Amino acid sequence: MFPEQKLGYTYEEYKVTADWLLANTEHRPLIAIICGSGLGGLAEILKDQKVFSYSDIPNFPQSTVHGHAGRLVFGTLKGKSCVCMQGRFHLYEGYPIWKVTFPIRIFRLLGVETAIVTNAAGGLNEDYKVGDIMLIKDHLNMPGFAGNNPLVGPNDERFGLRFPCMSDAYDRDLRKLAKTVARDLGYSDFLKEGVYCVLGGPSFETIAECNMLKRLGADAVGMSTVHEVIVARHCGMRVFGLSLITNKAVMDYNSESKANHEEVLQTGRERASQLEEMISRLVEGIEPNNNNVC
Ligand SMILES: O=P(O)(O)O[C@@H]1C[C@H](O)[C@@H](CO)O1
Ligand code: HPA
Repeated sequence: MFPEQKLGYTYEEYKVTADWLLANTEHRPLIAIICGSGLGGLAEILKDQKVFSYSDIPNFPQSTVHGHAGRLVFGTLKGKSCVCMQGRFHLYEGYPIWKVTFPIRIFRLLGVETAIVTNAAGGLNEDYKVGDIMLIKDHLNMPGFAGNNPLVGPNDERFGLRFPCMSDAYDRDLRKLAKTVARDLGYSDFLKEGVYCVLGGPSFETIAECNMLKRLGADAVGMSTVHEVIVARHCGMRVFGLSLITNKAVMDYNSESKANHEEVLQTGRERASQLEEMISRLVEGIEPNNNNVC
């Protein structure tokens, strides 16, 4: 049915990596945090760190994008064992989608129950400002419409179902908790909730594309996250996602603005401390996942 072309890692290949990590650290994380572009500083808040370069971990892909350090950081946050990806993988780096999402299944095999995914994104919603934090309530998977979904290929039931549900991808209770945390921290003014749309990148969107995405119901546009979320939900993890609105998508032919990666990284630096505080408090409030299906 799926001749020749390699469509993913085998269960045994995932196990090699997971077993190597289990043998090389005493941390047993229940929470994984994936840092978006320019948001790698989030990893620095972990205590009692054990750090691995991606290049030292068997089978791990390498980070190639500025703002993605390529380190896996284990540690504790508010007393909870966590693992943090300082650098994620994107389709535009040339990786097949099953490499982009490889770390998620590794985290599952390590015992992770909750994935916190973060990204930098362009704001399509006219109410959004640069520096806003958008809780992701849903997504539009554009590469998925064209058949590029990380679950394509033979399904391994040890990870999850052939046809996983995605209507509840972004955990409602965690979003509620995040809103409470943001209110307590005085962040409500720049907290939003919306729909994230993933594109393949690496070129930023045209004006016509931005207008189309907005009409389709997207509030923010980026080049990541959704693939990871699909794999995390497939294997029964709870998911919390947030986008930092690092730039406003250009929607108007009279605009002189041009999207660029430097602005994306700069906005990340400017919001770093608030994001760190918010994630810390969120992690503090996360209860063990009782709905674990994997
Ligand atoms: O990894 P994320 O989605 O945060 O990175 C975004 C999308 C591109 O990789 C890059 C564009 O500036 O930032
Ligand atoms: N478009 C796509 N990806 C992005 C953007 C954007 O405007 N900003 C940060 N990542």
